[in-house]
Amino acid sequence: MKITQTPLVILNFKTYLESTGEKALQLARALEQVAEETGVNMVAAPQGADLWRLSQEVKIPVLAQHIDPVDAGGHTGSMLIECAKEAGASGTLINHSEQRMQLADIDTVISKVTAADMISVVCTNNVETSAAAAALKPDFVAIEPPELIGSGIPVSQAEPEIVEGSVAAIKDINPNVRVLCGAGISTGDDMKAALELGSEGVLLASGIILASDPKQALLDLVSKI
Ligand SMILES: O=C[C@H](O)COP(=O)(O)O
Repeated sequence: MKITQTPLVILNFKTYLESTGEKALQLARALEQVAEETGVNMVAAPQGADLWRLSQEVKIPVLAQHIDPVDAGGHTGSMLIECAKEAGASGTLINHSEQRMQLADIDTVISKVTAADMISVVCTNNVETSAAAAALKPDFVAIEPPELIGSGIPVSQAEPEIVEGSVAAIKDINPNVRVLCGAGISTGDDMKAALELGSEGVLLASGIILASDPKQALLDLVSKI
């Protein structure tokens, strides 16, 4: 399932208990309902063990959180791209700040994802790494200053220059790469600001996953688009 429509919301389930197992399925269903009700493209990125179940149960795209730069064979504990694809993943996050990779490995995984006709979302931490990622031709770059992740302080309002600077640097290198931003995003105002800075969507987690009513939080998130 290719992601063509923006604005886009990618919810990274991380390893919160609130987004694990049965609760991962409930969260994915909330994403699906909000996508149907609002027309905004919603994507789930659950843990590897939840990929198969979610991809079978919901119609929205499902991404892996990480794929290892390995070929089939003896790599115990790794996530193989072929396995993620067979489990129903449409693509993967790459180089999330909680799962950093070396540049050559990012390049390897993007090549594998592209060859598998899947979606690559490379996470970066500043304007310079955003530019470097764009040169590797992923589908998306998601700019996320690590110090704001999980803080409740939205990057789109606290550090707008990093988002704007990344958009400019990425488009300068490869106008086909689409830009997302994340870290601390949770409200409609945060998402509106993100889009006004030139990004085409958001990558977020705690503001939705830890909300008392995640579906209502998602509806609020997209209410000002
Ligand atoms: O992948 C998501 C980002 O790390 C943002 O996380 P957060 O929304 O909890 O700040």
